[in-house]
Amino acid sequence: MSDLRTDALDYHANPRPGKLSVELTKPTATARDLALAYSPGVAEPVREIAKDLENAYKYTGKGNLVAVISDGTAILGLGNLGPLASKPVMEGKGVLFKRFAGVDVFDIEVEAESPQAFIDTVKRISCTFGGINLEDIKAPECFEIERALIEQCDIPVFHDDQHGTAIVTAAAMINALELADKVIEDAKIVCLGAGAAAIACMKLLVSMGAKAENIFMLDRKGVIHAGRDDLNEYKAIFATETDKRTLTDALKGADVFVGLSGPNLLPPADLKLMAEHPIVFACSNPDPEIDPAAAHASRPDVIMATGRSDYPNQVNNVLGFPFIFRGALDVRATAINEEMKIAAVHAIRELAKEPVPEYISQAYGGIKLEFGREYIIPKPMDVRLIEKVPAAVAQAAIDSGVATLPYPAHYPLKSVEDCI
Ligand SMILES: O=C([O-])CC(=O)C(=O)O
Ligand SMILES: [Mg+2]
Repeated sequence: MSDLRTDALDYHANPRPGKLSVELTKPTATARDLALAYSPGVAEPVREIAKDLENAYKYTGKGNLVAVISDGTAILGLGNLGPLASKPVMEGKGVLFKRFAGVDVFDIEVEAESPQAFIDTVKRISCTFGGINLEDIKAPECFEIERALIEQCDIPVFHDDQHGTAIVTAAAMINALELADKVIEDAKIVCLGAGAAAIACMKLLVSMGAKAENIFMLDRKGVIHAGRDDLNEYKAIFATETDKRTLTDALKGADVFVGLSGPNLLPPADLKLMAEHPIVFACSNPDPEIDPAAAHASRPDVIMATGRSDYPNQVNNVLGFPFIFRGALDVRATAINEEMKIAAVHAIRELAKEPVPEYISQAYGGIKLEFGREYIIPKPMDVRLIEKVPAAVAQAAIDSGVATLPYPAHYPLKSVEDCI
């Protein structure tokens, strides 16, 4: 572990600080080039945009530019560490957007004294961008922030920790349930955590068939049940009539554990209480609710996933947000709606069942990858994600009426180089 710490700090510091930079896309070698790029030539697109704001998509980088914005109040599973401390994560999201889907990113860390101040800040800069990815903002404030910005902005606004995580979790969950020979309608689900990701994941699972009365959600005080009077409106949706109070109570006979909370909160001994072929998604980042080795030791029949790239079954929103925005930007969607999210779930889920090309196995140390307990969800390195997910999202945007451009002529994308 200390190796990882040193390597990670060295990676971020050297040879130059940070992980990405701005690049030029036009020639700048001659005086003529500069006269076009800047004064006096730059006045021409200025006039065109002033006449018709849509021209910003034609003459600037707006259409391929996403703002990754945080206030640092819920950085990964690390907590409220302030906006500047969130910058490595936001730059990291920029790396993933660019690397996997060719999307340019400005990361923006906001010092906001209130949700309203944050909303106002984002609203005022939103015209710069083709889309807004909200990141690592704590619940419950994130719900109000997202709602207000969706209402006030005419570009897609997407809270990644809610919807990106929910989409990828749902895709992996449907496949895991299938492998465990269970159906979502009957699954007893324990969700440890009641923050942004947890609430969004459970809502999406319900919209895909899970029964709200089969879901036991826990916050720091234990099971969220109908007798509690300390619940905000977002948690209250999941209050069940039950006498279960603790994680141990909830896990008895449960089919599924979803952890979106913090490190090492699931005791290995408690896994023994779960039903046959338990599904355990320990998705707290960077450290899961249970160490996978400990989980397997406690339950050899477990189907296990984490949020990390160094274990099998990485249930992480990296499989979602780059490709979802790619599709949304390419049809200039005005929103990322439920139809687009569900299209993404199915595109990701179905890809896991396709034979895995050799280069992906190679990128993961030569292990054989085949749909099964150790491979329920595609790997981020899989270039077929850029073929399947943006296409499904773009089509769903068109079908649901939020696209303002037709289906892209250059689709399906075969690689990140195909992005225009
Ligand atoms: O960054 C990640 O790996 C996933 C994520 O959004 C989070 O944990 O907040
Ligand atoms: Mg996040």
